[in-house]
Amino acid sequence: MDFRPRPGQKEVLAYRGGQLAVPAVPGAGKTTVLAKLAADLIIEQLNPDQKILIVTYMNSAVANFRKRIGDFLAEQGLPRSRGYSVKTLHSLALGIIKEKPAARLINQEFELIDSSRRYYWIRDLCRQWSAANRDRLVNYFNLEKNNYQFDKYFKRWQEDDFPSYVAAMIAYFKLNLLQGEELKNMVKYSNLRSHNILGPAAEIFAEYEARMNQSGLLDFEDLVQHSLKLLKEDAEFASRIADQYTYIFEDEAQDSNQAQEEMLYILSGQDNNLVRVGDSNQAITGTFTLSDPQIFRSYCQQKSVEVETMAISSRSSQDIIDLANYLVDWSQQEFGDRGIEPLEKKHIKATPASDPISNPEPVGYRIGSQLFDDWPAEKKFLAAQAVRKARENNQQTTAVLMPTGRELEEIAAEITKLGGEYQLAGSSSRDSFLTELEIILKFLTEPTAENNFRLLFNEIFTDQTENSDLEELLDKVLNEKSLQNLIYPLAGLNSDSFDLEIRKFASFNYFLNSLKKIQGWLEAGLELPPDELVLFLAERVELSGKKLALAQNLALEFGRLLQQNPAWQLDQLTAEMPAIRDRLRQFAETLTEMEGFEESPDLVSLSTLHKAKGMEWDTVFIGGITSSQFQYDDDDYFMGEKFYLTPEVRNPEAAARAELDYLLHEKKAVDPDRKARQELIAERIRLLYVGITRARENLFLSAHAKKNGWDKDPAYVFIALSNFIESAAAAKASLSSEEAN
Ligand SMILES: Nc1ncnc2c1ncn2[C@@H]1O[C@H](COP(=O)(O)OP(=O)(O)OP(=O)(O)O)[C@@H](O)[C@H]1O
Repeated sequence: MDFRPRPGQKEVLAYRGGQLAVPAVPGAGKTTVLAKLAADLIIEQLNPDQKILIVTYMNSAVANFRKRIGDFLAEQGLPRSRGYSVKTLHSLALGIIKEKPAARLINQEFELIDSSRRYYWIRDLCRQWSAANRDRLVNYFNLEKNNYQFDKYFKRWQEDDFPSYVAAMIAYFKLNLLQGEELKNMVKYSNLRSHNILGPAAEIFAEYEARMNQSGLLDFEDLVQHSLKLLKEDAEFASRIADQYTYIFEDEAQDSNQAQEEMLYILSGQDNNLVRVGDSNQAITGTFTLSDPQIFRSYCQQKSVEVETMAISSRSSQDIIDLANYLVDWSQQEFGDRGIEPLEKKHIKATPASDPISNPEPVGYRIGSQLFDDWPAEKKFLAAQAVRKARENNQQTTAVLMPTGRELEEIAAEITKLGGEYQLAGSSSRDSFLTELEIILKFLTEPTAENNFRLLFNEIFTDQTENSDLEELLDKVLNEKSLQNLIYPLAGLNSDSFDLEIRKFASFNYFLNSLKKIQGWLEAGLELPPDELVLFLAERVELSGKKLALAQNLALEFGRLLQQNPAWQLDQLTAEMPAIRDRLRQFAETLTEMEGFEESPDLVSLSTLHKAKGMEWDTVFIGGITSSQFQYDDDDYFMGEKFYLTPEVRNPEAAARAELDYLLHEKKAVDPDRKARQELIAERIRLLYVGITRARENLFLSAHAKKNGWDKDPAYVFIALSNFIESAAAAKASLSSEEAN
């Protein structure tokens, strides 16, 4: 690629050492410039045994980086993968654990728990806890027992909201390096009020830890915690690891969390060669992960850190840039005196005239907005316009971005009704395929674990027929028969092996057939070496095309590992799956790139605003900009708050974090709900900013007046943007009529 650095980019590329912060705007070329800098440093500065470490947030970015650095190196006639490693925090942590000889022992025994199984366990523990502590759970409840909706909401609290709250807190505890038993006792003997909300989470956390220890499992937070501990406890080890990397780069630094930052500091060692690139105005993962945009903002303000801003972007038309910049100014004005700063004062600039690539210059004013009477009218309009746009010009790409997945599904249905086609951004079959194979492999490593067996039926054999009673059947069978007898029956397997009562189930035949398939896998598992087993399974689950290519690649990876570790069995190989997954993803991305799947102009891309990050389209529709999604003041509905809980714990996570803060640091909470609300307001503005900055030429914003009880208004920010659009359009129209005269 012909890459001519722009002002801002040049200064970054001149970097040769020390601590650097690169705040950037959307489309400024963060990935491109980091990749170029890495290639330059590899060529000019590094010995063959030195390396750059690039840490990024998402798996998909790993592939992207490799490709770009590889391209830059190849242009200079160098091997594509020399001198750098690209890792996510988790693969980095895993690598560190493996480097520690004494910890290698853990490595052979531990297995990573995947997120769905983790949640399944936590829910299970919550269920047990609430069975024994129903009164405590009721205590948080704000509805009277005789309220006709009591049962409905209590069930929701017990079954869904309480477990999600506990799951989020467990991750939070771990990143704060807390231990279950210790925390539980701290809460117990503290002077927190008796109905504190921290207690239940701490108690369940202790149980969860015990259960994980018992089964030798680690979760992702453990991985991070563990590796940090290894680095901190052993300075010699830490410097040995740090010595492997001459430079450390961090991409998407606005999404960093405390643990990641700490790790980067340790790894950048004495040389302290650290480059962090990010855009705090695009920090949109805070409310459901532990990342904190303040971390990058503070880094930029440190004295020892040089700051180079990249503010030029060639992505969008000047009109779209103006709208994005207006949102920055508006939010500064609107929220400044409320102590909120959703967007930092940082304007996007178009490329200067001297740049070979200019911003798109479509004819006329190409931004519109509309308020609809209700959601059905809005979704019909969005679907029809998006389909029309996609058909109108085959070279241009079109996307509809919505705040929630549910709204997207409804738009997808409308598009289908119109005979249009769509593709869902960010979701792809290749991920689900990996999970399928992983689930089967996991089952084969430990076939007598009931969880593994159940997972097969939850994920792979799901009887989709209308009167499926498979779940009930499974419960009954597992109650009456040992799993051992079920999967290895002495007398072979046929329907006579089951009682009449079980044979009467509607799903019985389906169940029996599935069981026969499972037995076939088990037999193959005994006979075949693991790499061949993968191919065998791929054939049995009838994979083709890209999925088959992925399976073949997995088999190759297994084969490679087996060559290095000839004594390894399937269980050791499946323990490597998380690391292999990363590599397979990259392979999948390459396949996708080769097929040019992402940019399919005659399809409408559908994405949530969150998943749209990092993407761009010629035409972007953003719908559903209502007050329940983009809050402004206390009259609005705030997700995360449960109206059926007492005011003190209405936002359980915020309340618990405040209680923990008090417990650990004796900090009296100012008003945790208010703080949580402010953070949410700010993050939702940034989400809209991310959406707007995805558009190259055409942008359409919409909202509706009524969907249900919650959605009473278009969002306040929608009104502000609409007013701006209206006057900008009028100004442009009068300018062009003047020119015509
Ligand atoms: N100096 C340059 N010359 C030509 N093209 C450039 C230059 N810098 C960046 N680009 C192009 O601009 C586009 C955006 O770059 P990139 O994806 O790296 O941006 P980004 O900052 O990561 O964007 P976002 O913040 O929206 O995720 C890419 O297509 C890239 O090739």
